Amino acid sequence: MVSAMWSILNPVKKQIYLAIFLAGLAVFANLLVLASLAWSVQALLSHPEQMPYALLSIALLSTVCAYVLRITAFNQSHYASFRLENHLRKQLAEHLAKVPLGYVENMGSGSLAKILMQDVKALHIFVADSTPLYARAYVSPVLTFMLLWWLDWRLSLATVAVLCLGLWLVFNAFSSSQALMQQYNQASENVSKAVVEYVQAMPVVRSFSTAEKSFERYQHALNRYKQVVLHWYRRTGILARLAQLIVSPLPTLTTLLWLGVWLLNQESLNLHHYLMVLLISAGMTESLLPLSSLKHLIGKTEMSVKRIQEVLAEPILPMTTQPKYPQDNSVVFDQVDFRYQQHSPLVLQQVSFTLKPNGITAIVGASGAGKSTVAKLIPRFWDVTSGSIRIGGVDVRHLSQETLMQQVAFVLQDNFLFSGSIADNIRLGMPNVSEQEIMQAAKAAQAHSFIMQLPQAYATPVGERGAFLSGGQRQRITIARAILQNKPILILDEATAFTDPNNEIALAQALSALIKGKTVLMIAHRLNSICTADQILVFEKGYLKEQGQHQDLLAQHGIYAHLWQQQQQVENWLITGENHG
Ligand SMILES: Nc1ncnc2c1ncn2[C@@H]1O[C@H](COP(=O)(O)OP(=O)(O)OP(=O)(O)O)[C@@H](O)[C@H]1O
Repeated sequence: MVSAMWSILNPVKKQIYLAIFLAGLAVFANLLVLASLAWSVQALLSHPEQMPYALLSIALLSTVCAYVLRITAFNQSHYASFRLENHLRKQLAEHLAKVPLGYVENMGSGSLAKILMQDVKALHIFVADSTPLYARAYVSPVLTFMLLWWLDWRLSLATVAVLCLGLWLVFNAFSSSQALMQQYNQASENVSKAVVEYVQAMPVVRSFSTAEKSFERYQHALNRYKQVVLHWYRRTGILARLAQLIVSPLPTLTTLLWLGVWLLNQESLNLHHYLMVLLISAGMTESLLPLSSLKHLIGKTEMSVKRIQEVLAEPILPMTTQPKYPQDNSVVFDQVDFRYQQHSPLVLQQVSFTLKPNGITAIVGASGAGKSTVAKLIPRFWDVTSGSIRIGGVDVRHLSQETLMQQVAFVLQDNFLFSGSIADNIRLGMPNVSEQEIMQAAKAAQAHSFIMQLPQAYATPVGERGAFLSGGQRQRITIARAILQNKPILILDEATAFTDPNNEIALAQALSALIKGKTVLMIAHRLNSICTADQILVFEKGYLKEQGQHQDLLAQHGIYAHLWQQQQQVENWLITGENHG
């Protein structure tokens, strides 16, 4: 996993190495401060009448150097982390623009936003903070050991022995906590998910008075988090505290004091060297501390790296290098089979039909029959498993993405409005259209009059998901957008519920302005609204079972006739409140 982490850091690797190198030099300069101070003490002891100016100057100069090097290393690691953050966000955004739209839809905007923001931020923090730690954790012990060895090999070995004990404890404390660390990360992620769900679902949850249930899930996630953290502390607490004690200078100094005095008594140790060893070795064990911070930082970053790499590993939608252009706005499904995942069952089987240019086709069927899947295959949310879909005689896989997007417009039930003004939302993707054209489209979409009643008319800002507009108003704004875009093939998802008849009439008028002269595929939920369609496709369990106009299909007494009968009954119940069964 650590190698996966380094591979994601590749674009800023050189700068990271530079930061580590500079931080390493800073460690060296620090050591030089200690060494020159130790020499100064030695010089003073041998010649108390003479101030060791040269040595003190070296100490002072090294202090300044260490400071400057540390700051420069810090700057480099921070520049690298900002560059990496930008690079990764750009790379992720570019990749997401190339993967199938269905993948983006499946992942959900919340999860993707989290990866783009929080996970990339986690890497930023890792790069900014870990580079100086790497240098301190690895360079400092080695250099200190070399200096100590040069002064007195026996005392240096004693220091290393204490250091090894500390290391062993630190690694034990953390290796036993690897699994716990994963549990911890999972639990903390569940808490974030539960919080988001709790907040997002608040309007629904409250109105159905199930707030307590949703809160319970949040509470449950929090309890689990608490459990994991407590368990972790209990399991690793004693070891970690012991490790902390051992890597403090006290045990090293005690060992050296005892050993040094013994060696002095044996007259096999020079007092001056002994003083220098005492001064320098105190810092040796402390240099271990960054190791534990480093391990913790790596553990925290690994999950973010995994999520980022999963997104980047998603295969892109293959694009043709020799794009063709459609001859007309017909759509043909030719023996289409489709499954969502490689080994999942087929959700569409041997589906063949034609949407004639400028005709209206309705697609009906029970929930899960495959209606939305058919609609989403046209603009290549996914590619067919076998068979083909042709627009104007050309396989959609042979159209450039731009041409495909120019051909097909989607008007869905849940219409997303971007933050910006109403006018911005209507002109989306077409910066050059005039105010006049925007207004004309809004008029045709029956949106002009309610827009004019808003505080700043067309300049009124729209909330994050257009929260202050009603569902019907939002839908009419997206219809105005679609009218302005004037794409030849339209896919409409009929709204399932309307409470306001005025809105329904307005919407019907808006839709008829939109669909004029276009090839329309309408996912219909209420059969009453499609009696006049040129063609009705009836789906059942992924198969196209019936096909024709309303009257013909009724005459067949098949699935459509049955659905029709059922809906008539439901409407009767709604009106009379009785079941005529
Ligand atoms: N993104 C997806 N990943 C995996 N399976 C999916 C996905 N979307 C739909 N399915 C499955 O494909 C089948 C067809 O679903 P589809 O949404 O096309 O039906 P539908 O007729 O539009 O239903 P509804 O009227 O309820 O929207 C269902 O079994 C569904 O579970």
